[in-house]
Amino acid sequence: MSNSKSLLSAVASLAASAMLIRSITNEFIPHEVIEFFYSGLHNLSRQFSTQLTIVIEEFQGVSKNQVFEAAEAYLGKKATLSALRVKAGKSENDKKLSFGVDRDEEVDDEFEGVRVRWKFLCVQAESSRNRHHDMNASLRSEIRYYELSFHKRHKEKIFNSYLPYVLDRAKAIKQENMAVKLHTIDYRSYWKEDGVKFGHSMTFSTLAIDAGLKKELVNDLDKFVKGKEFYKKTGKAWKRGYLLYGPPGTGKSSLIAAMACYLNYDIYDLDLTVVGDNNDLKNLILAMSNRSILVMEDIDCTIKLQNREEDKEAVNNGDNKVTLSGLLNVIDGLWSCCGEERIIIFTTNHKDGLDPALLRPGRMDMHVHLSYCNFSAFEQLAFNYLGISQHKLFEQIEGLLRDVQVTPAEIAGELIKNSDAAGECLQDIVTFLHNKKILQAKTKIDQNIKEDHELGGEKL
Ligand SMILES: Nc1ncnc2c1ncn2[C@@H]1O[C@H](COP(=O)(O)OP(=O)(O)OP(=O)(O)O)[C@@H](O)[C@H]1O
Repeated sequence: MSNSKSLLSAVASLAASAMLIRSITNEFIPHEVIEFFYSGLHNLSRQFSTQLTIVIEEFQGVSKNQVFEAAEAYLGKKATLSALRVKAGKSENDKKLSFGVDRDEEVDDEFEGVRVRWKFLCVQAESSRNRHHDMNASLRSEIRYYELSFHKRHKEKIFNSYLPYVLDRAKAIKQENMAVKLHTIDYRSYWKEDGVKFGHSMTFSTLAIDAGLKKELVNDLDKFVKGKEFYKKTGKAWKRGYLLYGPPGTGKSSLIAAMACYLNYDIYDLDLTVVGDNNDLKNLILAMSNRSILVMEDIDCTIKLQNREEDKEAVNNGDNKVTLSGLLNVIDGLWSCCGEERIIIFTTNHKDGLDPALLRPGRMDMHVHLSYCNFSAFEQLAFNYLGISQHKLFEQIEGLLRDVQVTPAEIAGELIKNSDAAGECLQDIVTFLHNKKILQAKTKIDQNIKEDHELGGEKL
């Protein structure tokens, strides 16, 4: 007790002496001398300080500072790990919650063994009124900025590697959180502004295609996305082309939706019949964003593409149409080098109807045949619609699927009719497949008879 009393009186007398010294100094020592003393002290402490701090303000003049925006996105998730107060929010175009650092909060990070500390700060705009270069500052009520501190000896690494890494990561984080959009063109051959939120819920887990093909496609996409260095090294444009072909209802559009959801890429749906000419086509390609999928559906029937000779004729005749060479330029000509991380998909029901120039090796990187429903695709559909992985009727259905040509769309149509009662539904599918088998056998016989007749007619 007496100890704490004497400690208190010591602190009190120390404080009183400090105040006395301060008032004596203020009164008797000239202001300039005090300033000189303080700045000397400041310089001395700077010389001994091992820390370097980078200040990253929200605005650079009138425009937003991209490093500030990147820090906001990059630190969001990290803030949930170490900060004591975290901001959370979600806009209509976000897929999930996003987080942010609250004011005066600190976030620690580590990069290649270097520890750094971020701090988010806000000051009233009045305090920076004398910053003439920032015209906008007076219009804003506060100046927001990050301070990034680290040991001086890591200066080079932070400037040359860490900050570029933060910019890259932030870009990826923003893109991951953005809902996929579908872009279509308007009557003037421009992409409609903003696009619409792509509501398709097809994913690779619900897509009913052969399991082996599915795996191959996912691996191919993974390799493409991670291929930045490979494309740079080989001097190739960072793009990939897929030709999806197969009968109607085998899942070409569904596969495109699954790819877009998997990669989180926007889809640009290009209807060539609406595009005025090659020049319009070129402008549309230039206006697409990176990390996107350009889709041209039913390429064989939306437009009649002239071959190279006819191209010239079309141009001479002033025909305002997209020509085959215009299209080939998008695939592997000069226009194809615009942008990066882009996928081009053509779909067709009749691969044979396509111009051989489009099919030449190397033109479309992967030709994907989507065919009739096999048992592995059926199992996926049964799981999607009925929530079951096995049933006593599966064996019978497997046998029937070997003999019957039926599309996944047809099976999906049957499954949806009675999805509450799995047993009844599967029984209906057996009947459906039986009937289809009989019908297909009858059609085949009729066809044979017809061909025999035609042959007989020719002989006569
Ligand atoms: N492989 C599949 N996996 C899951 N569902 C499928 C599949 N194929 C078709 N479907 C179902 O059938 C519907 C129509 O299929 P989709 O539009 O993908 O076929 P498509 O091959 O693109 O047809 P088209 O050639 O007529 O454009 C889909 O909305 C989906 O419900």
